[in-house]
Amino acid sequence: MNPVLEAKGLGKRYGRRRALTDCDLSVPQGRVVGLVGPNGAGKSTLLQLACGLIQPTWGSIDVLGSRPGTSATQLAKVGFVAQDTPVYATLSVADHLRMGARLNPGWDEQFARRGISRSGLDLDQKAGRLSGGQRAQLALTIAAAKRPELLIFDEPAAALDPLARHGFLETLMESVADLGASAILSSHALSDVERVCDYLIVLADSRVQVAGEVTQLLQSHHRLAGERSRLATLPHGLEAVHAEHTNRASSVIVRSGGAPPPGPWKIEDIDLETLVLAYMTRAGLPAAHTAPMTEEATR
Ligand SMILES: Nc1ncnc2c1ncn2[C@@H]1O[C@H](COP(=O)(O)OP(=O)(O)OP(=O)(O)O)[C@@H](O)[C@H]1O
Repeated sequence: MNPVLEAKGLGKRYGRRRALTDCDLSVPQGRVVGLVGPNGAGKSTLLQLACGLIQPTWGSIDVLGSRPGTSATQLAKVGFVAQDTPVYATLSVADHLRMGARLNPGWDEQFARRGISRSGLDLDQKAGRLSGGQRAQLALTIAAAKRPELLIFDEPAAALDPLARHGFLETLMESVADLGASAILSSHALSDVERVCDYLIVLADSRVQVAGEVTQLLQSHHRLAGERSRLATLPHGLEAVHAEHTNRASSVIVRSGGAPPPGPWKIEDIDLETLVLAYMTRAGLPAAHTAPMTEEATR
């Protein structure tokens, strides 16, 4: 089975600004992927490249086995909900469904009607009068009713209150399960990512910092806590992702092949938020702080 998204040496430049650099990814199908990273990391750029809305400056990207946006068949396989969940303000909810049916050969009217009634939307309501949460539900329903193999969301729940956000994510998961589709969503809300995603990509400073199955990432990352002098040099096979020190104590997030070896330190599991923050912080530090810990790095 083709990866849902495969990038090789992918890069994008806007004028002199690099938005994405040396991006290598191979995301398997059937995953709900959380794409996280600080403002300006390149998340929207990656998602727009995946939809074929923009073209790479360097390298290549394939989505479901072919170049994004290059044919009607390829376009029909991908549903995209952009950052501001755009809808047509003067058209009613029913008008949106009619337009969806006319524009998409694979349109599933029953699926669309089910989505609208599940979200409690009124077919006669003008989209311009919908709340942010209702607008997001409408945009999701339209993207999903074309029965794509991949749904892409750019910060879909960013403007929603916690209740609307909860409802939106529930609908998103139900839609993905109904369709048997894959999904990629960018988000700043790590709790949302933790709730719905089983695959993680951390982008920072225009580069992929880490990517993989969430369970595997959590199994291969730990916190070592102990005396600073004892943690100054790590055994072979442990990579320090991020370290914090007081005068005498150190706390180091490490990556390893499996469980870290026992030593003069306490070994703790970490959660998704700790993992993401460790990689985001590392990306923001000069090289001397990001290298595997050495005597020099901790001096
Ligand atoms: N059309 C554009 N023209 C020029 N620069 C752009 C354009 N789009 C994005 N950029 C720049 O590319 C970089 C990456 O932007 P991008 O929108 O992909 O980041 P992001 O991770 O989605 O950010 P946010 O979380 O704030 O939405 C930023 O420095 C941004 O200013």
